[in-house]
Parts: sequence; C-alpha cells; structure tokens
Amino acid sequence: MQQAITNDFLKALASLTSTEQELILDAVNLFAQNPQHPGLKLHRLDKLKNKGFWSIYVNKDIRIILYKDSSGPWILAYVDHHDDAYRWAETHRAEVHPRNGVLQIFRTVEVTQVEPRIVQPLIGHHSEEYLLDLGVPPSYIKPLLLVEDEERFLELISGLPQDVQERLLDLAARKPVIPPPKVATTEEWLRHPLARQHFYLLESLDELRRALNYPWEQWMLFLHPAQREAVERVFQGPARVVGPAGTGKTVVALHRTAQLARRYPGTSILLTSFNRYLASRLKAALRLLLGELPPNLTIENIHGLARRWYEEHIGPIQLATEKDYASHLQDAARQLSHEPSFLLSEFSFADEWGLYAWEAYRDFPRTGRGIPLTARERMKLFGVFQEVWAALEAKGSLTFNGLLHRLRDKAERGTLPRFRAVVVDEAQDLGPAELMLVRAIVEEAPDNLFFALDPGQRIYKGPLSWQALGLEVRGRSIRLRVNYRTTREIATIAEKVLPPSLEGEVREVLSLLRGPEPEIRQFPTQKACEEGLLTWVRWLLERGTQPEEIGVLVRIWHLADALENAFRKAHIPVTRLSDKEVLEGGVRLGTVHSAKGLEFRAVAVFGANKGFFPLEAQLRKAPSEKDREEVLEKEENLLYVAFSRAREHLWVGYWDEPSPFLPTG
Ligand SMILES: Nc1ncnc2c1ncn2[C@@H]1O[C@H](COP(=O)(O)OP(=O)(O)OP(=O)(O)O)[C@@H](O)[C@H]1O
Repeated sequence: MQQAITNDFLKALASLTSTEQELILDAVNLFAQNPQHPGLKLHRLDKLKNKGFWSIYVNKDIRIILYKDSSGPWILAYVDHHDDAYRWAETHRAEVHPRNGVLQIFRTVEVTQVEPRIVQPLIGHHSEEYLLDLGVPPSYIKPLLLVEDEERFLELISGLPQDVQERLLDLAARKPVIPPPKVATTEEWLRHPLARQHFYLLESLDELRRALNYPWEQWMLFLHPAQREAVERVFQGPARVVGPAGTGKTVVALHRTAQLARRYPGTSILLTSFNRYLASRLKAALRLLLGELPPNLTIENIHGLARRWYEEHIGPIQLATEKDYASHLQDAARQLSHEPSFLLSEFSFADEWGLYAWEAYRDFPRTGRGIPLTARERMKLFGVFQEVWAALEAKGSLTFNGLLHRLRDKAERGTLPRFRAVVVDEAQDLGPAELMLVRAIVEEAPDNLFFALDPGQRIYKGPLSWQALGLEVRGRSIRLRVNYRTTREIATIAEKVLPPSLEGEVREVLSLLRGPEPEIRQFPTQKACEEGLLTWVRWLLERGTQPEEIGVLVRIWHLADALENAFRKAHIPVTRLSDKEVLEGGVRLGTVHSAKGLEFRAVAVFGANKGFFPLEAQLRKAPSEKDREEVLEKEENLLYVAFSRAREHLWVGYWDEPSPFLPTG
C-alpha cells in the first residue's frame, strides 16, 4: 500500500529516542501491511474541526497522526507523545489549495492573533487574488494583509509550507514573485515538484531508517525544487550550482553523484573536493544516503587522487615544498632587483598554470598580476624558473602543481583512465592546475562535469576565469538561496562580513529559521577570552547541548593548543577536528580550514582579532597591492566560513584589537 511521509513527520520522528523510533518504524511497517490491524487501533479524529486526520497507536505513550482524503495515499503527517500528537492535530489542518491543486498541511491561523491596528501593513497593498495565486491558504489571506510588523509577519508565516513562506518573504522584501504552476490532476500532485518538497512517497522503511542515522536527516528525502533541478537535470556541458553557505550545495553534490551512478551504471564516477577533511565527510554521507557505496564510485580529495594516480601510473615521487626552492628564488630576486616575495609569487603563478615552455609563459596574459613586466624581464624570470624546475627534477622531485600538470599531460595523451562524470564540491577552492586536471580526466559527454561552489568561501586560491579554462557554464548554472542551516540572525551577520556582490554575483539568502542574536564579545586578554568561552560552553552544556554539537574555531592551530589545555583543566571533553570519518566525543576544536563543509549547533570563533583575521603572516607575504587585496579577500572569506558553520548559536570573542572584518552595527 502506498504511503507518503511529510517533512514534519520526519523531523518529529528524529527528535524521539532511538527505542521510540524503532517502535514507530514497526508500527509503520505493520500499517503498510494491514492498516486495519487491531493492534494499531486506527481511528479518525472525529472531534477535530479539521477533517481528514487519523491516529494510530504505537504504544501507551506514542501516537502517529495520519492524513487521508478520498483518493490519495495515506500520509504520515506527525508523530509524538500522546498529548503533543493530539495537540498537533488540533492546531493543524490539511487542505488542497484552491488555485494550484497541491495538498498543504499547515498550522491553523488563530484569528485572535491579528488585531486590525493598521499603520502600514507589510504586504497589504497586494490583492487577495494575487496571494491566492501564490499558494497562500485562504484562511491566511486576511491576517497576512493586516500584519504590519516584521516579527509578527515572520511568526505568522512560520506555520505555512516552506514554498509559501519563501514567496511571502520575497514579497515582503518587495521582490517580484511568480505564482507557482497549477497541478493538472489530483493523481499527479504527489509527483509534482511543489509537493515533493513537503511529501515523500515511501518505497521502503530502509530509506527512513538511513535518514534517521544522519543528523539533520531532512536533506536525504526532501529537496527544494531548485536543488532537485540541479540533481536531476541532464546537462549538455559543464554545469554548476552556486549559493551562499548552508543552502544545500553539498546535499546537491551528494544526490547528484548518487543519481549519476544510477544513470550511468557500469561507468566510473568521481566525487571530489579540494579539502581532504571534506572528502572524508562526503564519503560518510554518501554511504548513508546509498546504504553502501557502489564499486563504480570514487570519493577522494583531488590532491589525494592525483598523488595516488601519479604513483600508480607514472612512478614514485618526492614532492617539493616552497622551502626546497625559496632560497634559489630569493638569490635570483636580489640579482634581478625584484622583491623576493614577488619572485615566489610569480613562480607559483607560472607553476599553477603549467607555463613550463617559454612560449607559453611569454604569451600568457598576466592581467591582474599587480606588477607589470617587460618582455626582457619575463625572459629573465623564466630563465630562473627553469633553473628551479631543473634542479628539482635532478633531485627526483616535483612541485604539487608540477605533478598535477604531468598527470594532466598524460590524461590528454589518452594514457590515463577517464571518469564518465566528475562532481566537485567546494569547487571555488580549485586552482587552475586542479581544474585543468579534472577536465582532462573526464569523458567528453553530457553530464560530465558538475561543480558546487560559493565564491564567498574561496579560502585557498585566487579568483580565476573559468571560461579561460574552457569551462563555460552559461545557461547551466543553478542558484540556491534558501539557507537550511543557519538562523536568520546568524545568516544576516555572516553575510555582512562579505561584500553584497562577489565576482559579479549578487548574494541572496533566505533563512526560515529563527534564533538568538549572535554575541560578539571583547576581552582584555587572551586568558579572559578563554574564560569567557568556557563560561559560554558550560552554559550551553547545562542547557542540554551535547559537547559534539559545539564547534570552537580558531585561525591557527597554535591557538587551539592553549584552548585544549583550558578545556581539559575545566573537565570539558574536547576533540580536535581531523579527516577521520568518525571522531571521539567532546567539544569540536579546530581551525576554520578544518571545519570546511561542517556545521555545529553552536559555534565559537575564538580570537577574532585584528592579527588573526587577516593573519599578519599571510599579509606580509603579499608582494603587491593586488596580492594584498587577494589575501584580504581570502581572510575575509575565512571569517565568513567560520560564522556560517553555526546553526543556532554564534559566539565571537577577541582581545586586543577586533578584526576589521567584524560587522559593526
Ligand atoms: N532540502 C533540504 N531539506 C532539509 N535540510 C536541508 C536541505 N538541504 C540542505 N539541508 C541541510 O542544510 C544544511 C546545509 O547543507 P549543505 O552542507 O549541503 O550546504 P552547503 O551549501 O554545502 O553549505 P556550505 O557551503 O556552508 O558548506 C545541512 O544540515 C543539510 O542537511
């Protein structure tokens, strides 16, 4: 028998204990086989004004609330302890929307909540007809047209289906809003994108079980229509999904990978990222999404894969770091009357772009490099770079960029295996060498390349033109803007760290969650800041927050050492973030880099000082004003990444001078 669940049901189920969840799943199973089973005591909640709700018995304490109309499937709408479950049924109603034909389950609006004391209603200038077209339930129209303050408006709409909330928020922000399409037939509605955001047709209980194993389980079953498009569309060339932090880009990358593995069985698919911490998390999440990982799927950070492939297909290699060649470049800089930092930066530039032949370096545009060079200077510099490459080669070593380009060369000559499709998460962190490699190791075919990215989170590499790399995504770019992670209060302050438009893209974010205002605290000393942090952590723990739900983020590991001791002295368990798939219990402590792609119920940024954001050592390395700007932008992005890891609580502490990136006012 066909059953659907709502996202409210899944959320409610996830908030119960695992023993209760098991009992509920047993009852759902029994119900699927025989709804009339006497043990379930299925009965209609006749006393309710709102018709259509039913209840089944799980045990003495727990009830499942269902909804059924004359033709549709049974819908598991809610589950809770007895009184709460019935209270939910009393305060909700289910209705097919008169305009778009989709079933909506929403909180009943209490007419007494709205006193007509009109000064200037927030959206009062719109017509009732238009609000109906937007999918607003008829009972909400009058209260909405009267409401005048934002708080009250947000409270009122919080009981509505998410798609309606999104449209109303846009309306309040005076944006043009297009009414959703109408569903053609009643049979069709459950498969309609509008409904699939709220209802999920259960195929097996296993899906539900798996979803419950992953924190914030909703993403496994319910996708936003924009996310669904990014997951399901067949793209005729490279494609991407963009959106601010918390809008579900990783969720899209995971679902799309699973989808591609199904769409192209027997071929190999790669899911990759720049950051190795993130890659191991992607693996764990995909394992949960799919139950087990299909053999045709590789999930590995791009450098890990490149190094492994190099050793397998070319041979053993010793990697050179800047220390191995810096002195050579510094000596040459003195002779050529350049700043040593400039030579290091120019060498990295040539190495990143794979400009190993004189003609390639000579002809390559240096636009935006800050320091202009004459043809003669270029030739001299190239001579020095060649010496470095040759010296490394003689020692049997290679820079990482060199390794990436050699591998790419081999791939372009057709002597490396190719993936049918590659999905890259956090693609803003890939530089030219990584992107060129990714392009070379994937087949030329539809659906071959998919990138998930946020320019505001670029923390490793400088900005670059994708078109120059042959990665044209025009017409194949999907934008996400509903923030599923962060409260409105935190998302607002996080966005203030960044300019409103980045790399020509307007940043837009819509958060439907509410919570306390973030705290930005100044302390006289580092020690006092430490004390302040411990007090806040204790406060969270006393209120029932689990230690693992708290993330303490610092700019450099060195700061974590002192903090770790302070936590231990205070007898608060603490664990460092690492690339392990499973971490031990305790408050999570790490650098912002190690928290990439992660999220915590509560986040503390410890040391939001002027000297850490931006990190002075990074600024000192910048040879030109242009490089300095680039460093500043990356450092600003880092603070944004830190803030946007928080779901409900954000605490920011600093001593000495505050970071210039901290939002004021
Ligand atoms: N459709 C959805 N329904 C419910 N929750 C969702 C949905 N999509 C994403 N989420 C939740 O939102 C949070 C953020 O998702 P995700 O990590 O994919 O965002 P992101 O855009 O990759 O963020 P970041 O760029 O900050 O890493 C996660 O907790 C995820 O479970």
